[in-house]
Amino acid sequence: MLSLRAPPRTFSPAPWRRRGRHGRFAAPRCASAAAPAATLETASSPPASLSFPILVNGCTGKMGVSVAEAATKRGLHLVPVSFSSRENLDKTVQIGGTDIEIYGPSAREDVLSSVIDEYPDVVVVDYTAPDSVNSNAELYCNLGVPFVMGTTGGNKQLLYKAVQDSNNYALISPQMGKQVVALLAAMETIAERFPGAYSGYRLEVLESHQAGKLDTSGTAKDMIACFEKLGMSCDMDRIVKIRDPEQQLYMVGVPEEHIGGHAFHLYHMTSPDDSVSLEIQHNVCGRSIYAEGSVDAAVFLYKKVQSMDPKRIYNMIDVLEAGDMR
Ligand SMILES: NC(=O)C1=CN([C@@H]2O[C@H](COP(=O)(O)OP(=O)(O)OC[C@H]3O[C@@H](n4cnc5c(N)ncnc54)[C@H](O)[C@@H]3O)[C@@H](O)[C@H]2O)C=CC1
Ligand SMILES: O=C(O)C1=N[C@H](C(=O)O)C[C@H](O)C1
Repeated sequence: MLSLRAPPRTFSPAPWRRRGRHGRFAAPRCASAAAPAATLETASSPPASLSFPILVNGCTGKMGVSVAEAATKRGLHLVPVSFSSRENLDKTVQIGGTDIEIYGPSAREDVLSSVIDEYPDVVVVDYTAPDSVNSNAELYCNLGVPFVMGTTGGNKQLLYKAVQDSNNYALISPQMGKQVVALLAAMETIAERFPGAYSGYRLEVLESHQAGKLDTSGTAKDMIACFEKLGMSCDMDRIVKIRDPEQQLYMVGVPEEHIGGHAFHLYHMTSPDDSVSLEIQHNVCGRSIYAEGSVDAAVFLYKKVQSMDPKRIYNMIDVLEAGDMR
């Protein structure tokens, strides 16, 4: 993996480093702890007009908690069950007044079957870990429970195959933030309309996330697929992953209160003769944009299941296209 101490030849100095923390193009400011984006976003959200049971898998983790909280605030019925990769955890997590019981891997099939018996119209939202994506998806597909897969990583082909083969309903997206998804959709449109328009351009990609993030940004990978259609090449191994809090603070410009939860992305393109450069950034502080988007995704999928829509696999662009962009 590339480190910032040993940047690739085309990547010196790092675009974020070049600007410095307070430079003209420093990363845009995020809401401070005193005025968290989450408060603003959830406060303006109207309650859901419909309610249904939602099981959030991964309530021991940060996204799991955020989604469960957002679902409760929207008036959905939070199923008091979640799972863990560890046995004998014997743990209960309290979210919005609900005690969520956490079960280990050996109990998950029986427990999830009982949940489906009790709540036949339940939708699962998964925020676990990259190495659990495929086994969790197989479980949901075997039991025929519709799911939103927010967890990144895993084997994408196998994930889609599992859903296709089982004819289950699923919404899969490595990016649930609708405003970021809209940017991705725009990139896909540009790539389709102008294939090869940036042939020969060099692409440098940097992404910074909280230190606990295990995999490379799934969003960056989807953006890179668009850049490749436009004629640029970027080896996934050359994505610069920044996980060091010091670098995030002083080089990337992440506000200190968001070191533990942020997603900053920078794509820098340069023409073969260095005469042209272009840049795209999307910088998110906190997790509310994903939590709100995940609840929108669950509501969207629930409606598709209830209407027995023949299409089974969706993504967040489908949610935007359905007109749910706020
Ligand atoms: N699609 C999107 O918009 C977003 C996706 N993510 C992705 O969500 C995932 C989780 O992110 P965080 O909550 O920040 O991580 P985290 O590490 O805080 O939480 C993950 C939790 O899942 C648990 N876990 C692992 N394997 C499990 C299994 N098989 N069953 C049940 N629980 C299991 C872990 O013990 C941990 O508590 C990552 O893959 C991340 O990339 C994160 C933010 C937004
Ligand atoms: O792990 C995260 O935090 C995030 N993961 C997603 C990704 O890998 O693209 C979305 C966002 O970057 C936050």
